[in-house]
This record gives sequence, structure tokens and C-alpha cells, in this order.
Amino acid sequence: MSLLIKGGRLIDPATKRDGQFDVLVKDGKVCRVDSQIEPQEGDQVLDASGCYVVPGLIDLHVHLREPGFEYKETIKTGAMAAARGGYTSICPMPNTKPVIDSSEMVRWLKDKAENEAVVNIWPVGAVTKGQMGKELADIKAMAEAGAVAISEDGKSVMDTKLYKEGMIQAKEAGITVLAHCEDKTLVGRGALNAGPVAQRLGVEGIGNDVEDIIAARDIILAKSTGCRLHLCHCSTKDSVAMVKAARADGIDVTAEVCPHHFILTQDDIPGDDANYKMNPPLRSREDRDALVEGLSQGIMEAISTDHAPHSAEEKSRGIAKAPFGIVGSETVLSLTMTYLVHTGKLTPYEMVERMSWRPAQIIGIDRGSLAEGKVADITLIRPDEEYVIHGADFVSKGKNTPFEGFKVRGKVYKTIVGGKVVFTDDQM
Ligand SMILES: NC(=O)N[C@@H](CC(=O)O)C(=O)O
Ligand SMILES: [Zn+2]
Repeated sequence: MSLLIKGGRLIDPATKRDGQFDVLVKDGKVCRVDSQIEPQEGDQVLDASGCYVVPGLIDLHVHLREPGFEYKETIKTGAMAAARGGYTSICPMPNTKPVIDSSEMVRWLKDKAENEAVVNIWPVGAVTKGQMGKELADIKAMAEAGAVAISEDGKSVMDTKLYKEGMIQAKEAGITVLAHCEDKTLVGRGALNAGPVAQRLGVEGIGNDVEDIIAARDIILAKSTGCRLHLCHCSTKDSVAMVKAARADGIDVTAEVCPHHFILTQDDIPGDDANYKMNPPLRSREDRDALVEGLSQGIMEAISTDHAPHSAEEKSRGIAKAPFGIVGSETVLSLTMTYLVHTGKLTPYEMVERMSWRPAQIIGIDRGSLAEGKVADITLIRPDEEYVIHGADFVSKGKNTPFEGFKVRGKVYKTIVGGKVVFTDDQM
């Protein structure tokens, strides 16, 4: 089986290519990249004219909800949503029921994904058993079973001594620590950013300090342990400032930003609508602008979704009572194109760095590159196609988006995993 992708604009930071190239895929691998490749007999030719051809997007932060919350999402539906969003690789967080906190659970997830997921699944193990914050999970065994990182996502490990030991073990196992930064002792029943909007809606606020204190702690621990640290879903201007300072100090820390945090602010919350409730919350304009600037300057090196599906019933309970989280897999590319690329904040090349090449390096996987010989995980993008976002169109079980009705420009055309087309946009 050979597939010839012809006439597209290849954008591949790994090989520093950005220009007109044809890509020949054979046996699931990138076989040849050249300015002009003539089709041979038996080649299936894919016309990519007008498209970006990029290494498959990699999402460092999704929630697949399986096992335990299959009514919100499953490995199968979450993977389909990712493919529709242009992703060929995703990292599911371990806050399932039971928690992914052992080598057995990591293997279970890998096996199930092998059979049911259309994209590559890279497991993330919990830091502590059951995410209870009391006892470390067997980090070494999870890494040996295939976990690419550990994370306590959904909360932070508040016991600093325990967490430091976990970081040391992650370093020894050669895996990354993905940090959800939230000081549990400060957050209370906070539902929205601390400020006028939370006040007006009569809910408790979540201050920037809730994130900043743990981000600072974790950076200091990365310095003392030498572990590879990555900050998840950053929402504050001081997170950006701290990452910048840490890197200047030679600390091995990277960070990601999600579309809702680089596009929306608390002022966009129209009223008591839980589709605007996520953790961390939508912040101030100042924070949002600092995140955009951080992405633009390359301080924040990754864009992730924090795809967090919930049922319609759960999200109808109002801001005070509904669970935190919004979906993101199927809108991230279009939103990033519309708000960062078409506005000149990121070049298309930088977008590919933030969404594929750097994420691959952050978790140390051999992806994010279209060099000859690499696995043919490829995304085709139509950069100028316009459409309106509708939750009803999502293949995810979750429809909880704050971007309903948004007009966007830039759309995923095809997603190719290991040389096989797993998603095609046929709404043309
Ligand atoms: N982000 C969220 O608002 N919710 C996530 C947890 C998380 O990623 O912190 C979830 O599991 O629903
Ligand atoms: Zn989180």
C-alpha cells in the first residue's frame, strides 16, 4: 500500500521544511519527501493542493473517561473526536475510575486503545495510588508498561515531600511530570475566576494564587530534582513569567496553553452557563494577553485541549454545581488558526511546533516529524476554509463547548495514522 500526498505545503519543524513538497507513504512510514514525486503504478494519489501537510497533531492533555465514566466519553469516541480534530496522538489523563495508577492499568489502557482507538494513545499514570495523595504509585513499573508521563491531573499532590519523591522516581524512570497546578487549601468552593463576574453570579472565586503557588513550587522542585517538568493548562500571567524565568535559569520546564485560555476571558461569560466553567477558570484580559504573548514568544511551547467531556445533564446544573471542564478536541485547530495564525501571533510553522513537534519532545516520543523513515502520522489542513462551530456536529459524546456559534477559519481536512486515513472531512 502506498499513498502519494501531492501538491501541499509541507510544514515540518523536525526537518525544518516549509514549502511545496510531495510525500510518499509506504507501509505506514514516510518513504520519500521531495519537491516533485511522480506517481508510480499502484500509488494512491491524494491531492493536497491548497492544504498544509503537517506531522500529526499531538494532544498532551485529554480526558477519555474510560474506565468508569463511559457515559461522558469512551476510549473509542474520544479517539474519534481527536482524529476529527487533526490529532494522531493523545495523552489521556489518569483521573478515571479506577485511576490509571498501576502497570496493570497502563497495560489495560494500551490494549484497549490498540483495539478501539483510531489514534495513538500514550498513557499517563497517576502520581499517587488512587490519586489520594497519600502513597506513590509504582512509577517505575508504569513507565516500563508504557506510561510516557505521570500526572495527578484534576488536582495537585499537596504533600510536597511525597511529590518530590515522585519527581525523583519519574526522573529515574526517564518520564515527564505533567503538573496540574492548584493549591487545594486555597481553592475552596471556587467555580470561576475571583473577580467581578464570580461576584455578580454569586459563586466563590478562584484566585490566580491558586495556580501560581503550585507552579512556583513545582518549578523549584524541578530545579532541585532535575526532573523533566511540564505545566498543564496554564491560565495566569505569572505562570508565563515563572516559566520564562525558570528557563533562563536552565531549569527543564515547559508549559502548555489551551484555546479557551488564549481566546476567552471572564468577561465572555454570558451568565449562569456551565459551558464556561473549567479548571483552571477563564481569567482576566491581562492574563489572556500574557498567554498569547507567551505562545507568540515561544515561552509557552505547547497548545493542548484539556478535552474534558461531561454529559448535557451534568452541565445543565449551573455554574455553582456543574463539574469543571469543556470539550476541545474538535475545535482546537480551527480556533488556533483563527485566533493565533490568521492574526499573525503565530506563523503556520510555529503552530506546528506548538501542536506537534514540541509536544512529541516534551513526552519523548518518536513522533511529530515527517522525516524519511518516520511513522506516517500526518494531518492535512485547509487553512482558509470557514465554518461555524456547532456542538451538535461533534463526534465526542461531550457537546459542552463555550465556542458554540463561533465563526472560524481553518479546518482539518484529513487525519492519517500510520499511513491510514482515519478521518476525512466530507462536508465540503
Ligand atoms: N479541566 C477541567 O476542567 N476538568 C478536568 C480535570 C482537569 O484537567 O484538571 C476533568 O477531568 O474534567
Ligand atoms: Zn488539570
